Amino acid sequence: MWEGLTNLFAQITFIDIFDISLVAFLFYRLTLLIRGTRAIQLLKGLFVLLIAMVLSDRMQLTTINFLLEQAMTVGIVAIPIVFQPELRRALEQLGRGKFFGDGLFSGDEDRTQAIKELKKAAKVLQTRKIGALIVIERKTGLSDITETGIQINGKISAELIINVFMPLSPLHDGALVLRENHVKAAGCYLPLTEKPDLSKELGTRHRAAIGITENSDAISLIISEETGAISLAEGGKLTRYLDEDELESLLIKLWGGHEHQSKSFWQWRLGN
Ligand SMILES: Nc1ncnc2c1ncn2[C@@H]1O[C@H](COP(=O)(O)OP(=O)(O)OP(=O)(O)O)[C@@H](O)[C@H]1O
Repeated sequence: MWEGLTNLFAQITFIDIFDISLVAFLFYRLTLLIRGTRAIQLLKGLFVLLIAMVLSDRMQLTTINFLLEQAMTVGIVAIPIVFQPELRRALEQLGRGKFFGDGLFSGDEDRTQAIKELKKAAKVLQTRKIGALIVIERKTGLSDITETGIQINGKISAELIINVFMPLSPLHDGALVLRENHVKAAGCYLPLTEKPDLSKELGTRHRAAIGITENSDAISLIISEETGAISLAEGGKLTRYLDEDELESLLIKLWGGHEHQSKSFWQWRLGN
């Protein structure tokens, strides 16, 4: 047996290692795209079906095995339909060259600017006590969520955010979703948390904000209509009563960017 294994390893070439690493990386990026979306439930369902199929085959349960095989075929046909948002997103990212990662020169400055705009918007919304709910997408794709709202695809600016949440704006109800440094969609519907121990003061806006962070790695920012309080949710936990500077620091920590506009290493090296 040892001899067989040694022979097998001796046959592995650099190309094979490269091939396997590439496939592993592609799977990893695909997992990031579908993590936290409804598509993951379909995959789990297919996995359970597969196990049941193998077991029924081993136990020679012919009829149940036949039925499971038919169900599996339907499940496989359903894959491109259910995964349609993720597939579209993967192709979009491929087209923009972002599927393979953010790269060395990714927009750190853009992120810093986006955080400044969010801070400015939060301050104005707080002062005027205008309720707002903003979700920041990170690694988990939120296409399921953005498709429940109105697509915007605009650059992040305080003016745009404030405008969306103005009480008479047709988009003020629901959540605004940010993807990378863009306002992706407004008026989106989020899943509500089912936590029983939340404070009674927290209504559906805060419940929705927490809910999305339980279902994905997104961050959500809430401005209370009643009190003007700024809160931030991440991983199902809510941090309340933030001031604008605390909000900026937390966003930098969780989303990227930097506090002071200093030259990055690459700008310094390239001398601009
Ligand atoms: N599932 C949801 N997805 C997105 N937005 C939601 C959802 N549920 C409620 N909202 C938003 O929350 C608003 C209602 O907020 P509500 O007053 O119930 O919450 P709250 O947590 O008490 O917030 P506030 O302190 O601002 O009053 C709705 O008008 C809507 O804009």
